[in-house]
Amino acid sequence: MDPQSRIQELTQRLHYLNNQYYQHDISEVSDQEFDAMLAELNQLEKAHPDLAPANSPTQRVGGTITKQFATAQHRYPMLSLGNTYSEDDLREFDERVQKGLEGAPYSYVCEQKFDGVAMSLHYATGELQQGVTRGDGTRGDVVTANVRTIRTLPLHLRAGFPADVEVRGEVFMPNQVFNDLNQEREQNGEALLANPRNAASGALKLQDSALVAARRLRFYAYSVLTPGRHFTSHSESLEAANAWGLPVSPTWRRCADLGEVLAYIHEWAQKRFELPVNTDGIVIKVDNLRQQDQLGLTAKSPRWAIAYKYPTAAARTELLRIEYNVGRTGAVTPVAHLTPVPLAGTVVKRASVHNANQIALLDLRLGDMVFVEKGGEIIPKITGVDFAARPAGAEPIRYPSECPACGTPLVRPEGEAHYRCPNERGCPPQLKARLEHYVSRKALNIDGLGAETVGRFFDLGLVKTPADIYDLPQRRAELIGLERLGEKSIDNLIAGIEKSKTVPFERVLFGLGIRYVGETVAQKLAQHYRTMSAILAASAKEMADVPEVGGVIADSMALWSQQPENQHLVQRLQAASVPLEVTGEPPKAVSDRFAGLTFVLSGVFENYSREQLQDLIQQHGGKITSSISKKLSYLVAGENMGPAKREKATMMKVPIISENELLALLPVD
Ligand SMILES: NC(=O)c1ccc[n+]([C@@H]2O[C@H](COP(=O)([O-])OP(=O)(O)OC[C@H]3O[C@@H](n4cnc5c(N)ncnc54)[C@H](O)[C@@H]3O)[C@@H](O)[C@H]2O)c1
Ligand SMILES: [Zn+2]
Repeated sequence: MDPQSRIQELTQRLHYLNNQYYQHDISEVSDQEFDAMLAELNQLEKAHPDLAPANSPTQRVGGTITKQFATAQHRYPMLSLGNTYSEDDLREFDERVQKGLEGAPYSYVCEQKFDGVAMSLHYATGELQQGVTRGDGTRGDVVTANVRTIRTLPLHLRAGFPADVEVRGEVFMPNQVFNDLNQEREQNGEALLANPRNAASGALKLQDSALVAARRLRFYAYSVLTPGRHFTSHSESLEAANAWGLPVSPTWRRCADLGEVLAYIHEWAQKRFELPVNTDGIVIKVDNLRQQDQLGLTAKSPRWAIAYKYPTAAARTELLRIEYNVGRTGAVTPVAHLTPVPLAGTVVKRASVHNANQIALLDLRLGDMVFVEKGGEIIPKITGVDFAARPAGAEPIRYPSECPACGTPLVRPEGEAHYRCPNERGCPPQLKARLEHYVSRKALNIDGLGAETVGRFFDLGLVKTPADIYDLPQRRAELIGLERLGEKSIDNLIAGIEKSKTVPFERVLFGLGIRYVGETVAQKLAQHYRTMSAILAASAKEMADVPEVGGVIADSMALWSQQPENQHLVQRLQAASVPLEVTGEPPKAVSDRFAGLTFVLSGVFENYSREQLQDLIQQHGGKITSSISKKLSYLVAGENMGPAKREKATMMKVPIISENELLALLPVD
């Protein structure tokens, strides 16, 4: 291919991948492949400067703003980092630095390259004022409310800080949180998040900061910017940030020369997997700030820093067998069992293959030598087969057509990746997982009755549904006879069952393990309907209009309500005095000004949060829904409302009003 066409091709492809990555949190290719294409384009452009397009991906920061938030201009541009996968390139970098500094002595700071989302925080007189994403490097999204939910982030700095300071760092989702979240999503039948970076980025884009808080994001500061000269070196500023109470990862180190930099890189190649956060390399920065200025910036990245990226950790091993696990909602997930192989600091024995499509796509066969990779995800995955090493006559893997646990024919609903076992009432792993979910921390959290014990009771035939748990106190004598359970632990368990009858209704609803009814949805449904009987009586159509609920969840909830055995379960829970309604007074009606009117709220509001406006409307007798239809009374538009919504409302002749116009409709008291 001639250079011109290749440049065009690469440019188009990289623009597209950038857009997927930054706008939609999707990586269609690995970072390594992306970086290789970018490096190729860079070289072609250097060889043919006349062919380089003005807005080439080699010349700009890849991100963009999202149009869902207000935006702000960065005081100092937020750039990308030059990156490399080779130590030779680091030597060249070091030579460039040496040349640029004209022989003056210099040293480096090495830091972990945290794999999250870059964030700029502005503190004025020590108070957190604003959080802005990197965006296109010049302007970013203002996500202050979301950033405030990060609990380790100080809202006020401790003494000694300059009056005006910008702190930069990485917002990330700890690996443990990511794993928990995905486990929960898997059980609820929701789509899994690809990796912690995408999860953090997606969380920051949420409009409801209560939902962001549930994602338990964290922050590490790695740079401090002040007008005027406050520090002489980068390392000094990291120490100061730490002293002001900002979280700074203690992993950074001063390195006197390239030799020490390389030693740091080698040292962390394995150790990095023990950190609570994903990293994808090491950032090397010239320590002295005056020298940083002297070296300066290119349009895209500073000349005084570079990122060394570790190659993706991969290993080759034998595929022994595939086990099919049945989850709480009946979803069947294949897990590959492998000949144990060391990979990135741990010994890998199992890998995920996601679903049946993936098995076919990879053309997996038993006995194959397969490649496993540990990338951004925590559980390694099979990425390919060494076809040359395939044993003769290896049989393709046949995905089971029947449930491995109960023999019921599996079904695959259209558009879903997983097969599922439809035998909700009788499939043992499903029943057991539902019990485990019911007693779990975020649901009933029954003291003395953990997942293990309830699983054992299930195996012994003592309990089958959550309602059976409440019969346990009457079977005290029988339980005391059980191995490993003394009189004391049984009495604890009975006390725990009694005590759990004080949890709020929403946790019981969540505990029932209804597909798609996660913590937040349970909360919204409970708030809206207030009693279990009202939820059982609600139609799918009606529930779909409850904010945050929507069609898929409403259908699933309604389907559950229709099953006689579920109605029976609710009756038994009721008889056992399990909380099935919201306690306390319903929010007091202030007026009936909005009686009979329906509202959709969209965008970001100036004076009130969306939740506050919703409460306000409800207090005056109005109803909130989520979909725009001809019957809608008002669309209340905030800043940055999506253009599609406006268009739809205009087409359906729904009046569009602002926050202030809404407030003006209220009676003056
Ligand atoms: N797979 C894909 O489809 C795809 C698409 C686009 C981009 N990418 C990846 O993203 C990279 C480009 O992203 P980028 O422009 O954000 O650059 P980058 O992620 O390579 O480097 C810059 C970023 O590093 C982060 N960082 C983490 N720790 C840091 C520290 N200690 N000090 C300073 N910064 C630190 C900051 O967020 C900063 O914005 C590409 O090189 C590629 O690997 C992948
Ligand atoms: Zn089954």
